[in-house]
Amino acid sequence: MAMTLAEKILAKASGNSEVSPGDIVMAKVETAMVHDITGPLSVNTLKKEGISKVWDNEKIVIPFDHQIPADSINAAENHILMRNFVKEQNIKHFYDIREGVCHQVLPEKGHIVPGTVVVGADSHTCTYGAFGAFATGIGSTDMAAAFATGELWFKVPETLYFNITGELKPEVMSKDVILSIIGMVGADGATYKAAQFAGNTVDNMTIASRMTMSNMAIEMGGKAGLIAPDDKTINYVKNAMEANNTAKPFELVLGDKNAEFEEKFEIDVSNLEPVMACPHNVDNVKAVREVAGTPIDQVFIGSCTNGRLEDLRAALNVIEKHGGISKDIRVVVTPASRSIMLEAIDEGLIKKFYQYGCVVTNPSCSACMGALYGLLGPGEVGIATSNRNFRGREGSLESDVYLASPITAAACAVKGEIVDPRDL
Ligand SMILES: CC(C)[C@H](C(=O)O)[C@@H](O)C(=O)O
Ligand code: SF4
Repeated sequence: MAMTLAEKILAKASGNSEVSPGDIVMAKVETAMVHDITGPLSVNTLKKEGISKVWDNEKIVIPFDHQIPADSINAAENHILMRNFVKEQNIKHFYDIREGVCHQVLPEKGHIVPGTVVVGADSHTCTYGAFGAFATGIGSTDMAAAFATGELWFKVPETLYFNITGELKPEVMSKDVILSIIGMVGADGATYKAAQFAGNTVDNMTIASRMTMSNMAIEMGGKAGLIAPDDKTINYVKNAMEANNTAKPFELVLGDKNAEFEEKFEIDVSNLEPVMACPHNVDNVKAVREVAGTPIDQVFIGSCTNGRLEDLRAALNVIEKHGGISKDIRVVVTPASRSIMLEAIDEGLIKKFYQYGCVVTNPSCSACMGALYGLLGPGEVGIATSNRNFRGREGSLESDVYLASPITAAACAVKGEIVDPRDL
């Protein structure tokens, strides 16, 4: 029987020659990630169950990213607990406060192996689907089971296939593509399903742009957001592995040509306009022009969705072209990782952001979830390049968050209100 990419990976990881949607399989985990917020519960669960040794100290990856440097005594305590666990279990891949957002750090450090199962105690673990891995977010207690055994059960999901074709307009980014898809299928349109993104638009995307797509699969309920690996994927993964001494052989897994999908969507993006997810739901997607003129207080450029080098370059380009940012608002810029920060410094981007009056922060989750800094107060409106905009996501329950691409966010920063980048 022909199988989809998700089915093939789960078949391989569970030692079955064939699996079908709805099957329950026990799959081997290649990489398991917890961070500073979700790690403590996994560790405490493991201890409560009396498990003294993890299944593999080289396959567990622990980055700190949500509350770094520690922003409260509670965060500091979590950090201490996790650092002790790392020492006790001799966890090989631990990234303390210096490295940045988990979903950027894991691929960069060569921990994502195409064709394997990756679990993370974080809902945006689906980001690694951009590398052809079956990657999914799980709860901290499930993670304790994975830590103990290296295996976890999965229900094989149906696949929704998005065939995306056409050339994007210059002001339109992969963020606009994924937001418009979420607007189309709804925030629960892919619940417990694997989304697969394909077509010449995706083929032509950089790895960074593909990561933005896969990152947001969970925002339509997706269990995974897969993109079949190609030469770009192989190059990225090999370079990352070599640079970080994490090299291991891997086999490429591709879906079968005649595999059956639950639904196939044909999406032509050649006329796609810049869009935004408006308060307070990620599927409340509108053309930017429909909400133009809305006053704003803050723009946040960063996160695991859009904090990569191409995002910073695109945003700065808009700001430079139009002579700077509005003096009436705040702009927070957060490179997603230390290595992106270093490249941005070398390229002169950071200096320019500062010269224009933006606040550049350390690589972290930053303002994304209203937990670290950059919170919005009551009545304030924020534009964010991140992935969630439910009530209170970025601070006060009485604040509004609009999600946009880095180009659109930068245009809004220039004007001090919502504006389509083409109308600046
Ligand atoms: C803190 C963590 C559990 C959470 C998640 O799982 O997604 C966070 O990263 C988020 O984006 O809301
Ligand atoms: S950047 Fe935001 S979405 Fe990504 S892991 Fe951090 S809090 Fe979650």
